[in-house]
Amino acid sequence: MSRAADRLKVVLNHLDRSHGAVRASFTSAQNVSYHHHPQAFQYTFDTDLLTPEQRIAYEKDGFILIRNLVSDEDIDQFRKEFERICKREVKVPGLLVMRDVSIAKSEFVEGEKAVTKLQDFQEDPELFRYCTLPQILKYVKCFTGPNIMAMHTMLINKPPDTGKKTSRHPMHQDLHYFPFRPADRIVCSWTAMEKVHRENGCLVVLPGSHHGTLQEHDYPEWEGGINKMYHGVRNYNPDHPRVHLEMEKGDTVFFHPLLIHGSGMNQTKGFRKAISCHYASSDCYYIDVKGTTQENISNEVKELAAKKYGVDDTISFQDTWALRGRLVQGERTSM
Ligand SMILES: CCCCCCCCCC(=O)SCCNC(=O)CCNC(=O)[C@H](O)C(C)(C)COP(=O)(O)OP(=O)(O)OC[C@H]1O[C@@H](n2cnc3c(N)ncnc32)[C@H](O)[C@@H]1OP(=O)(O)O
Ligand SMILES: Nc1ncnc2c1ncn2[C@@H]1O[C@H](COP(=O)(O)OP(=O)(O)OP(=O)(O)O)[C@@H](O)[C@H]1O
Ligand SMILES: O=C(O)CCC(=O)C(=O)O
Ligand SMILES: [Fe+2]
Ligand SMILES: [Mg+2]
Repeated sequence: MSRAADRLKVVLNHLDRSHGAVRASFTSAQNVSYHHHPQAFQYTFDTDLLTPEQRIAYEKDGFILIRNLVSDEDIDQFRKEFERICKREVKVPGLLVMRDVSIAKSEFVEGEKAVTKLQDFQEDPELFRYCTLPQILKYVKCFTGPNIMAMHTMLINKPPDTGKKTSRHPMHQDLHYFPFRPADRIVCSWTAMEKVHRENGCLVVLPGSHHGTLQEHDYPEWEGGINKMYHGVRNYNPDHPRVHLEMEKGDTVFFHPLLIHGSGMNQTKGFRKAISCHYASSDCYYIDVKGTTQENISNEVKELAAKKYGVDDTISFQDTWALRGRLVQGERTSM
């Protein structure tokens, strides 16, 4: 804890000094790309990677799917590391292992079959390699710009549904969880570790929903139960056009943190695996979520941090992010 506390002090001092400057000097994607494309782009930078069509698609839809971006070899290595973690052959500092709520109380489920999700694997060199893959960062840079932080990491092992529909992930906006801005300089990369389709609960997205604002989130009223912290947008409208993102192993989707998305039930016998990372420009700044719609999740996270890691009130919701974030490219300017 003392090393973490030291690191925190450095971060906080730095934040005090740089906040105003960062806010003032933020360049919009539009300004940077203006000379190349007279069309105004709000969400992407021109790095010679995205085609104009891809940029327009992200503006319009809030996501782009890149086929075959991560190799089978890499994914097989991530899967092996996941197995080692589940068998407790390696211990990873700071790692959060979540079990599905419907099997959490069962004594008989062991190893990989007990794990729904790993979070915060930034201290596992093998899994964290995913967040540093050059072919991923090349895309990330189009959304964040050159200074890139890996802010949140997950390996999702969506279990076969036990019949209570708890394997669903309600429709949500990831920004609900993040006390930093601006939203347009944050992006999620989500890579299928095997074929994902409707039957095993692929991602479901509401195209264009990133144009809206951050909505109120809460636990949906689902009879069979709901996993801890799986908040969904309140007043979810099931009539909004949805797209099911069916993907092959290695396919990767990049999406905006305001994009409303979730995933359906896993109706197969297999555990549906995906690995993901949320990136943000290190030029982003932390915000105070007190009095906002994010207050409910920040209280839950603080409670969890208190229980699990014994951190006290002096560590804020923002601090928990500064401690977990890792620079993966460029300079750590603010975050
Ligand atoms: C920090 C979040 C950042 C996310 C940003 C990106 C967007 C991500 C969107 C998300 O995915 S948000 C959802 C992420 N979910 C979490 O972060 C949940 C984190 N996991 C946990 O907090 C722990 O796994 C949990 C506290 C729920 C349980 O851990 P324990 O190691 O204490 O489990 P244990 O088996 O000892 O069970 C303790 C109690 O928790 C209950 N429990 C266990 N797993 C559960 C579960 N999955 N859901 C609900 N309750 C659960 C369990 O039944 C038991 O209840 P009782 O006290 O009544 O006996
Ligand atoms: N009331 C709700 N609030 C928030 N999200 C919801 C709600 N009801 C369903 N969802 C989410 O909507 C998405 C689609 O749900 P659905 O049950 O239709 O699953 P599906 O697998 O996509 O559909 P299908 O069974 O038709 O293939 C999932 O992410 C699910 O968690
Ligand atoms: O893999 C999934 O089911 C989606 C998970 C998700 O959207 C999240 O954890 O934020
Ligand atoms: Fe999400
Ligand atoms: Mg359904």
